[in-house]
Formats: sequence, structure tokens, C-alpha cells
Amino acid sequence: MGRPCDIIIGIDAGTSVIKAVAFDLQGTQLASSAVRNRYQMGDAASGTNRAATQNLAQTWADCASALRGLGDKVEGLAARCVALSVTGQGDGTWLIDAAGEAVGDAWLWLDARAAPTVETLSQSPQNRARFEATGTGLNTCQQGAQMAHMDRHHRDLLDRATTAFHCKDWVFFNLTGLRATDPSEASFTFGDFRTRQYSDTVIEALGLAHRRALLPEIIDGSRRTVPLCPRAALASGLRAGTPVSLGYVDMVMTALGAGVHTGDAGTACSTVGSTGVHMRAVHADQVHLNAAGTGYVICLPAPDLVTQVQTNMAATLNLDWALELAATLLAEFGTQVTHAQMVARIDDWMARTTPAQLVYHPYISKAGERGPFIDAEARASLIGLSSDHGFAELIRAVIEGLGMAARDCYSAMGAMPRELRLTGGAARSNALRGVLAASLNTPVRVSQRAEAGAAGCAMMAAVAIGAYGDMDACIAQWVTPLLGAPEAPDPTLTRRYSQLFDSYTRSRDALAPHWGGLAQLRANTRRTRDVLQKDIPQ
Ligand SMILES: Nc1ncnc2c1ncn2[C@@H]1O[C@H](COP(=O)(O)OP(=O)(O)OP(=O)(O)O)[C@@H](O)[C@H]1O
Ligand SMILES: OC[C@@H](O)[C@@H](O)CO
Repeated sequence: MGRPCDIIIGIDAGTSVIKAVAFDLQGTQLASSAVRNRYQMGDAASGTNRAATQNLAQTWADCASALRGLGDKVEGLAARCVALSVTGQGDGTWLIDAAGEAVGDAWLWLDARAAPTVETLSQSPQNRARFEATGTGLNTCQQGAQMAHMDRHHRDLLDRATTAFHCKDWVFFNLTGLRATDPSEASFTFGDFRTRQYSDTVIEALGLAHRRALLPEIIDGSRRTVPLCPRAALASGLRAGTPVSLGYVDMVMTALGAGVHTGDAGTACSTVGSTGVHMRAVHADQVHLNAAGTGYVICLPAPDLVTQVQTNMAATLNLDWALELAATLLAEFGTQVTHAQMVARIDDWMARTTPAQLVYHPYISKAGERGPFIDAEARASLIGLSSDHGFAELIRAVIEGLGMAARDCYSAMGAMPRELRLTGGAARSNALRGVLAASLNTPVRVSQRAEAGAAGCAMMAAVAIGAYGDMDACIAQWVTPLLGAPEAPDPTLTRRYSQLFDSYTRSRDALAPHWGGLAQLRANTRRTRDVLQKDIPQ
């Protein structure tokens, strides 16, 4: 008797890892296989530490290896697999030429080289119209900003390219041979979230009308699949002809899988991992376009539904920074402590410290902050220290800073959510769940779904091959039953955090005018140091 054909594979090509995950048609996760992702910060050749780049060929090789790894874990995977789908890290610029080869390494969403171009374009008179079409504030992460910057300063890259991909589009191209992108990244970068098509207004506002031929066809992976090509079949161990669906960007795939839209009113979804993504599902005509022109509007693979999004450049990266401080110091004195050992102490440090004593602004990223305000020079600050504060207090302040940043983001999108579905590394921590619930004054629920991003794109494939009549039917089976019990906010903590939030925003507004000056100072110091170093005889 042959085995059933009952497996859908979701691929999530993330910034830290690339995963291939097998689900059965009812949404149960069967196995997963991961390969550590590799990228480079800084560019020695051009002497900029603002670059963040990734090799295209390596990315595809890693993806294929994750798929083969999955094949090693699931017997008869190739024969059982009815479809696969791919999502990946968002933003960034992945250029290929006519032969389908990489034009240099990809610029990732972490790349901040486009900062001066973002500055100029944001002040142009056409920028508001661009924002109203895309629903998305311009920042250095985005392909539109990066291509505009390349057009000014690295013209050869665009001259050599024939297609501009996002990460998942590059993987999809390797799987199928088709040059395409999805409605979510196409519309928040170059289009209109209402029509899910490219917009001339937006492309012109970015000054890229003469580069329009680089933008690939837009296809919706919940409606259309493309056969796996023989070359990819060989590389991945899957069967040629297996239907492949192009997923949407990871931010909405994760949210879809974790429960951003299950039909209940007022729910929201936050992914608090390395970065913080805060989102609510609304109808396209209910989008609240803020005066500051920040945030993203990202389409969902369901008719007329979009997510309104504010993202923090760094979330738990702030925590990692603080833990690394301690680990480095201990190492200097001969004691090795792992990240996991440190993380295991967090709940203990939280238990013995008092809430709401310090203000921490979690802008630790070298690319500054992008939600709910955009400022590439924004940096972290810690306010209110006295001599009785120790390391545990620092950790508490950082964690509370993440709660405050989440509240700041939801405040820019209208009312606080009535229920928060939480995913990402933070969902594993009691302390973080409690702080987030009290910061937003809303119950927090965590899905048992281990790989929400991969599940989200697998759901699109499931709908595309007709395993479900529509996305709502798929959600009812894959998402709703996996939501854990709501964890209510602590009322005392909620009151304190509401006061802390006031100090958080006021002190931030007071500090903001100084970020630019500090950035200038750092740049001058770097220049002086470079000059001095040149004078030192080798
Ligand atoms: N129990 C915990 N408490 C607090 N923070 C945690 C805990 N476990 C993990 N983290 C933090 O979560 C982060 C990892 O989050 P996650 O697993 O969502 O990965 P990511 O790098 O954000 O994901 P992706 O690869 O999809 O971009 C790390 O910064 C880590 O410090
Ligand atoms: O800017 C996009 C980014 O936050 C994520 O998509 C990374 O995975």
C-alpha cells in the first residue's frame, strides 16, 4: 500500500536561521529542519559599518540543505509532499542579472547605507502621496529606499541587474525558475495596499520610474502555484512538478500562523524576537494613516484584509546586548557563561526587583528606530540610575523598555488591542509575557504553534491546492485550536506602567534632539582616528 500524499512543506528563510517544516494537511507539525543563516555586517572594501549583506548562492544552498535535512527526518517525504511554500526575511534588495545570477551580495533589511537617501526622499513633496498609497513610512530597511540609494551612489549594481527580488522571491526563483514577487512586499514597497498592484505615484516618488523593468510580476501564492523545476528537485530531494506557492513576507506569515486574524474583534499579534513586530488585522478601508507617516501596511492572503504594523528595529536584541555585557566581563575573569544560562536567570532577576523604577529606551540597533517614529540616529538610553541599582535592575529596565516600546507602537495605530497573541523568543518568558500584558493592559495568549512563519506560508499552499475552500476555513483548523489560555494583566502593574509610559515618551522626546549631535560626534571621532592611523608607520 502506498503512503498517503498528505504533507505540505513551509520554508522560512529568516535572518538567523533557514527552516524547512513539514505539516500534515490538518496543520499538525511533523518535523522541522534548520540551517543557521549566514550574513555579513559591515563592508571592509568600502569601509562602511552600515552594510549588512548576504550571499545569494549560499542562501539557496542553505535552503536546499534544510530541505534535504527534512527528507532525512520524514520517510518518503518527496512522494508524500503535495505542495511547498516559501516565506522569508522582509525588505532588502536581492538583485539578479539576465542569466539568473546574483549581482553582488544582497543588501539585507539590516543594511543602513540608504540613510541619507531616506532623509532626502522623506522631505520630498511627493512623499505623503507615496505613504498614502503604500501605507508605509520610508526607512533604510526597504528595497525602495535601497534602490533609490543605489541609483544615486552604486548605479552599476542596478545597471547590471534585470530583476530585483526580496529574499523569498530569490528562493522561489530557484525552486521554480519564475521571476515573481508577492502582493505584500510589492505593495508596501512600490504599490498600493488597496489594489495590491504597483503604483506609478510611488515608483515616481522614489525616483525609480526608469528602473521599473526591474520589478517582477506579482503573483498570489494562495491562488496560484508553479511546478518545482527539475534542477531544484535534484538539489532538494523533492519531486519535480510538486506545486510551489510563493508566500507573503515573514512578518504577516508569522502573524497569520500565530493568530492575528481568527475572526475575534480587537485582537492583535506581536512578534517579539530579535526585532519587535506589532500588528493588527483590519479591512483595507479601516487603515489609520498616521500624521507622522510611519509604520507598514502589509496585505494578508485574504480578500481586503491587511495588517497595520509598527515595528521596532530591535526588541530582544536589547536584552541580548545586556546579557552579553555580563558574559563578556565574566569571560575576562575566566568564567564562561552561555546565553541560555543567562536567559534562564531572567525570571529570577525579575522576581527580586521592583517594577517601574527606571526608564530604558530600547533603541540599541545601529540602524536607529523605525516604529512608531523613524530616526536612523536614535540610540538607547537608561534613565534614573542610583547606587542601589545592580545588574538585575538593568535587566528589568530593559524588559520593561520592550513593553513600553510595544505600547508606543500600538498607540500609533489607534486603540490598545483587546487581546494580544504573542510569538517570538519573548513568548517563552513568563516575565516578558507579564510585562507585555500589563504594558498594554490586555490579556496575552501564546499559540502552541512552534513555527508560525512556516505554518503561515504552508496555509497559503493548502488553500492554493484546494485543501481548504478559503483562508478562514484553514485558520479554523490550523490556528484557532492552538491558542493557549489568556493570561490576564496584573492590575497594580498596569497602573504603574501607565505612569511609566508617560515618563518613557516624555524623556524620549526630550532626548531625541540630541541623537543627531551624538551621531556627528561619533562620525568626527571615526574620521580623526582614521587620519591618525594612516600616519602611524607600518
Ligand atoms: N526565555 C526567554 N526569555 C527572554 N528572551 C528570550 C527567551 N528565549 C529566547 N529569548 C530571546 O529571543 C530572541 C530569539 O527570538 P526568536 O526565536 O523569535 O528568533 P529571531 O532571531 O527573532 O527569529 P528569526 O530568525 O525568525 O528572525 C533572542 O534574542 C533571545 O535572547
Ligand atoms: O524589515 C523586515 C524584517 O523586520 C523582517 O522581515 C525580518 O525577518
